[in-house]
Amino acid sequence: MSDGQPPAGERSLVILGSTGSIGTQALDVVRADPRQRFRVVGLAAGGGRVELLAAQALEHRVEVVALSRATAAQDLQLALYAEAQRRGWSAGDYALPKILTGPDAAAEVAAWPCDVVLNGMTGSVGLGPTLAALRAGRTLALANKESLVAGGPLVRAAARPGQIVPVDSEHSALAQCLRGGGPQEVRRLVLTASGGPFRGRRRDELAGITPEQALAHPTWDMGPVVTINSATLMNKGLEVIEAHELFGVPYERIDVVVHPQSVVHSMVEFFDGSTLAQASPPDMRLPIALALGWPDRVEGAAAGCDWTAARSWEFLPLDEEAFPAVALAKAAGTAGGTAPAVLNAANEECVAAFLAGRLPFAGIVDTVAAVLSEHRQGEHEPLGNALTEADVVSAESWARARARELLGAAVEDGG
Ligand SMILES: NC(=O)C1=CN([C@@H]2O[C@H](COP(=O)(O)OP(=O)(O)OC[C@H]3O[C@@H](n4cnc5c(N)ncnc54)[C@H](OP(=O)(O)O)[C@@H]3O)[C@@H](O)[C@H]2O)C=CC1
Ligand SMILES: CC(=O)[C@@H](O)[C@H](O)COP(=O)(O)O
Ligand SMILES: [Mn+2]
Repeated sequence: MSDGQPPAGERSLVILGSTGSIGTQALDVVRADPRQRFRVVGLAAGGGRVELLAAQALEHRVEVVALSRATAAQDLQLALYAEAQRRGWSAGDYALPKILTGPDAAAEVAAWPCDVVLNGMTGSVGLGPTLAALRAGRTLALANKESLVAGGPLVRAAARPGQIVPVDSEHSALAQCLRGGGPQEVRRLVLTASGGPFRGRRRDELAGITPEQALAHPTWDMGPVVTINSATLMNKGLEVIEAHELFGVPYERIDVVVHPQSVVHSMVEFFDGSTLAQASPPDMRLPIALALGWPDRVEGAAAGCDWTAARSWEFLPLDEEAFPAVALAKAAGTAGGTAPAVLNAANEECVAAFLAGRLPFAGIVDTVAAVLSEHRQGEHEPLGNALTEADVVSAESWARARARELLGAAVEDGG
């Protein structure tokens, strides 16, 4: 703008996890927005993909970049110079972003002056940045479901009404359906699950599954952790807890139905028997764009359904014997306190072990169940809802250590 003022309606964004599946699609949304109203001011990533991070930083001329792995800072500096050279830029053409490093860097960027923080990090390591964004008063576009699972009561306490806008496809669908009626009219929430690549298998048919097979999601292209979670159905279990925390609906009124096409993203049944569903082809750019622009929709964010060809949508009950993760997560959510944090932390350890070839597929949920059962019976009792960040940190560290013991893995803590 010639007067130095930002254009009316412009939104400044910080994107945490910018190099991942959610982060790169968020940047696609920013690029494609016909109104060009999003301006990216900060990025955060782990440090595994510095060339991509450098390209993002210079393309969007961001003010700040955070790296959790401090040792990657020098690589990022070099990548920034290389990217500037590749673009044919000389020193006067650009300003290097400020680089923050270390385990708290993402939280620092989450509190950077901006309108919306998108948390697209993987894992409960996203809890600190989620809390930092909320406490700084930012609108939080939340893809990182693990922060709500691990620290639900903390996140709720830090958020003012409407400050969190869900990005997860099911919760975005629920939020859209809830525009059609108040929470007091809700009879139940119905989350759809694709069923993952092993839908239809019995428990005894889950032996010998390889990471490659489990990473082949039938309908979505996502990062590795959420993809494995979809295959075990733990993703749906985490999402039931996420729905409870976001919408305040009791667990006994949150259902899961298998819908292999992933076109109906979730449904709300109201107390008069009416059900509203949100449908769109599986494409995360739609819920990401809606969260960034909330409450406004971003025109053309994704393609709509094609009604010109015949097609079927199926809805099937979940096989809880083959896939016990949803029931396990509901039990952890109902227990409350640190139980959901324990469930998630143990699961993160088990998924890493499965991907490293140290645990069979069915062992993921079995081990999580074992850790959770010890947590309930032992000295690590849930603490009710009087939860502190220290409680979460301590419960998570116990759960990770216990999961590793059960896995027989001599992995150093801190991973
Ligand atoms: N992908 C999807 O379609 C969906 C994802 N979600 C949820 O969104 C979240 C992200 O998923 P997804 O994008 O698939 O995951 P990816 O694995 O693709 O990306 C994870 C991102 O987080 C970054 N990261 C990892 N650790 C840290 C850290 N300590 N500090 C800062 N950044 C870090 C990674 O950086 P680096 O590249 O350096 O490792 C990467 O940018 C998850 O909670 C997932 O459940 C929800 C719905 C759909
Ligand atoms: C795209 C998205 O929101 C994922 O969390 C998705 O839900 C995974 O699919 P399923 O867990 O239903 O297999
Ligand atoms: Mn989802």
